[in-house]
Amino acid sequence: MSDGHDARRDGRGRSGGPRRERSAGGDRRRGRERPPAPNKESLVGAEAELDLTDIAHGGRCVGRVEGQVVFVRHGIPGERVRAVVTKGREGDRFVFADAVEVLTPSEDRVEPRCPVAVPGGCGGCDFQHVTLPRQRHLKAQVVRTQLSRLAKIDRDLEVRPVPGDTDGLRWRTRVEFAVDEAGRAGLRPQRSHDVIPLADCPIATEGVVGTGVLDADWSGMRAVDVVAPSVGEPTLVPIPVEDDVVVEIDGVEAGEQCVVEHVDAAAWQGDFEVHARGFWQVHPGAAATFVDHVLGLLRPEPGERALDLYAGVGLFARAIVDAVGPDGAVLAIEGDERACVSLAALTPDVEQLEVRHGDVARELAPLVEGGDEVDLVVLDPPRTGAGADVVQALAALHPRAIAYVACDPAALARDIATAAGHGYELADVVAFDAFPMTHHVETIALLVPSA
Ligand SMILES: C[S@@+](CC[C@H](N)C(=O)[O-])C[C@H]1O[C@@H](n2cnc3c(N)ncnc32)[C@H](O)[C@@H]1O
Repeated sequence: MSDGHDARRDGRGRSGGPRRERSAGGDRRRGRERPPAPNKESLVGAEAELDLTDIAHGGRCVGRVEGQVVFVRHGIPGERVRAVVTKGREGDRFVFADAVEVLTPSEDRVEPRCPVAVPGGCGGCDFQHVTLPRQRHLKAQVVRTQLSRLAKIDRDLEVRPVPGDTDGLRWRTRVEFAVDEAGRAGLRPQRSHDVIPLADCPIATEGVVGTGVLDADWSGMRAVDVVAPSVGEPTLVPIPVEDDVVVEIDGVEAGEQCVVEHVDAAAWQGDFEVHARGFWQVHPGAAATFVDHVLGLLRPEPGERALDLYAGVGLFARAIVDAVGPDGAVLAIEGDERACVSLAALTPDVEQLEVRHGDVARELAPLVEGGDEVDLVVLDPPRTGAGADVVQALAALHPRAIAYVACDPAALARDIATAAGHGYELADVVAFDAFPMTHHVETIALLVPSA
């Protein structure tokens, strides 16, 4: 049995309480709903042995005990595990659990690389016990299942590595470390407020770890962000425990620093100024890969009109501006004012680019009311997805192509289903492993008017 598994047993021992037999679901009768049970007994700490049959949205494996669905962390489909319930009550349709002992290990199981000696490491790298090819296989399965369940689309798809990523380690250019009471930087285990001090974070780039952040004394801080951009020195952003304390780094108030990120895509090359706490892809190869993929899907033509929605500092807008040329027009809409200021400052002489600070749904409304039309759209919303109002508004603008960049496959599938109701269909979908060792996946879809 591996050290990781031993650690899991330790973890259970600390939090588990006395062993109880589960009876959840046992009194549920086929075809008859149980009346609501306000005093349902908590199952937290209960143990069961179960077979993991599938992978679900969020990276948990699916198993069943007496008809009750159990979403299990730290497993691999095909394994039999002993699991301890972490959330759920008797009679709930499903409960959540952690695998604490692997009874029949998958051949795709590997020793986790994270030095945090708790199940699954710090709580972020929830796939690190799985080989990299199987991680990608599981992510593809999740995207396929969400498309099938929520958008009624059955489609094969692959999860591609981000070019240059060979082992899924040393890729994360932005990390927020928590700080413990002794002022040491570390990370929190899942569902815990404890901070485990770290000597290394194996997914962080050399630039992040090389700042010495893990050796420094951060007394008085509750967290410290490290940003290791592609250009220049890494930046540290200490976050004080007390809100009214101001920390200065090299004469600049911490949190107000900016970094420069270079994009070396085939379609476009240049620099962006990004606020240290603003949005930028955390995998160093992701930005260029996504620009090339999105432009390859949209194939902008000179003179076309495009929207870049949830534009950030304009990763896609900037490349599309050059592709549509002086007779084209690009409108970038973004809710973070500082990102808008950065994009506007980057492009003072580019007349065909308009940067609008605001909420996407609100900014689209006048375009729809005015009967505007556009040719191309890039849609790159946060995890919650674009939502029905935005998708409906987009359809009313009649673009010939929408490239949807999604960090949540369920939100993507829901928005694709909405788009189908407004005359748009899925023409292409590919996913990228921009977050190795975690269950997260970036999916890029092309929507076009239905045939
Ligand atoms: C996933 S990031 C994409 C950024 C950019 N496309 C890129 O690739 O660098 C999502 C962006 O949406 C912005 N955002 C979130 N909700 C928004 C809203 N309702 N309206 C406008 N922008 C929003 C965030 O500030 C963030 O910059």
